[in-house]
Amino acid sequence: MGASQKDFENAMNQVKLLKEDPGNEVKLKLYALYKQATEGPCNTPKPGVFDLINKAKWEAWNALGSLPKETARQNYVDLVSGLSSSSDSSSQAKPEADRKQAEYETVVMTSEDGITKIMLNRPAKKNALTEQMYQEIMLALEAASKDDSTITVLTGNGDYYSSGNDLTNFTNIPPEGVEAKAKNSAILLRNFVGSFIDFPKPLVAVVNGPAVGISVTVLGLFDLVYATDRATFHTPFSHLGQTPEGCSSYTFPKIMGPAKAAEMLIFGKKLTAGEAYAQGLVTEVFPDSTFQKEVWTRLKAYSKLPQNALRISKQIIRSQEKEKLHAVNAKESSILQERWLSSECMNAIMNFFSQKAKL
Ligand SMILES: CCCCC/C=C/CC(=O)SCCNC(=O)CCNC(=O)[C@H](O)C(C)(C)COP(=O)(O)OP(=O)(O)OC[C@H]1O[C@@H](n2cnc3c(N)ncnc32)[C@H](O)[C@@H]1OP(=O)(O)O
Repeated sequence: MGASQKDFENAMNQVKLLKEDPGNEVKLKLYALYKQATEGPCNTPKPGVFDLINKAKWEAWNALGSLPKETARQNYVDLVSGLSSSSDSSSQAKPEADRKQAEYETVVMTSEDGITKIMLNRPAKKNALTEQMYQEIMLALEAASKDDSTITVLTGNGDYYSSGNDLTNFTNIPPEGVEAKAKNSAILLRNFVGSFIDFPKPLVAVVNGPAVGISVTVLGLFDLVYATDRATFHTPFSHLGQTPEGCSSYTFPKIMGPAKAAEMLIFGKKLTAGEAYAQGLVTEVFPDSTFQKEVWTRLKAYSKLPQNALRISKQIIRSQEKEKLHAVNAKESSILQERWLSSECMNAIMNFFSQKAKL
C-alpha cells in the first residue's frame, strides 16, 4: 500500500524539524515531489532565464514528467524518512543520555517502571505549545506507542500543566502569508489531535497545575485524568475569537452534558479541579502536597497489570467512535482555519501581547 495523505502530511511536518539543512539539491527534489503529489505534472510556463531560483524549481518539477501523484507522494515520504534517519544516525553515535536530550528540545521523554512520561518543558512560558512542541509531542507519542511501556503519561514541568497554544504562533506573519499560515496551522492541529485519537495504549494526563485551551480540550481523549487541587481548566475560545478544538465540541457535551459544556466552550467559564471532577472531565483530584507521590504510586501499580489486556480494553472502548472523532477533528480544524483569519481573533492575540487582556 502506498503512503497515505496522513503519512504525507507527517513527512511535510518532519521536514520543518530537520536539524540540518539538507542542501539545495534535496530541497529541489522535495519541492518537485510535493508539487507533483499535490498538483500532478508541471502545469506552469517555464520562468525566464534570469529568474534562476524559480527556473531551477520548475525544471525539477518538469523533470518528473507524468509520474503519478501517488508515486510522488510515496517518494516524498521515503525521501523525508531517509533524511530524518540520517540526521538521527548522527545522534545515535552519542551516549544514551545525550541522545534523549538531542531528540527533543521542548519536551522531556523518559521511560521507567513500564511508564513512558512525556513532560512539557517550557516552564518559563507556562508550557505554551509552540509549533515545534506540537511536532515533538506527536513524535513522542509515536515513539511511546511503539516502546515496551504499558502506560503513557503527559504532564507539565513547573507550576502550569500548559497555557495552551503559544500565541506567538500567530504573530509576525507577513500579510501575504496569513492564509497559508492558517492552512498549515489547521493541518498541524488536525494531525496533533489525530495522534491522541489514534493513540493505542492507556494514556494518562497528570495535570500538575492550571490548564488552558487545547491542553484542556484533548483531555476528553485521555483514559485517565489526575489533577492536583491547584489545577484549573479554562477554554477561553470566545475571548480569543476562536472556537473549540481537540474534539471537545463532541467529547465535552458527552462527558458533562450540553449545558455545562456550553458554559466552558462557549462562555469560557474556568473550572476548579473539584468542578472538573464533578463534571466528569477529571478522574480524581489529589491535594497538591501529595499529588506527585500518590499519582505515581497509583500508576506504577497499574503498569504491572497485563499489558495486552489494558491495551485491548482501551481499544475496544475507543474504537467505537474513532471515525466520528476524526470527522469532528477535521471539522473543528477547518472552522478554526477561517477563525484565525478573523479580526476578532487577530485583535485578541494583539491584546494579549500588549498586556491589555490577561485571561
Ligand atoms: C498550530 C496551531 C494550533 C492551534 C490550536 C489552538 C488552540 C487554542 C488554545 O489553546 S486557546 C488558549 C491560548 N492560551 C492563552 O490564551 C493563554 C495566554 N496566557 C495567559 O493568559 C497568561 O499567560 C496565563 C494566565 C496563562 C499565566 O499568567 P501569569 O501572569 O501567571 O504568567 P505570565 O502571563 O507572566 O506568563 C509567563 C510568560 O509566559 C508567556 N505565556 C504564557 N502563556 C502563553 C501563551 N499561551 N502564548 C504565548 N506566551 C505565553 C507570557 O507571555 C510570559 O512571557 P514573558 O515572561 O516573556 O512576558
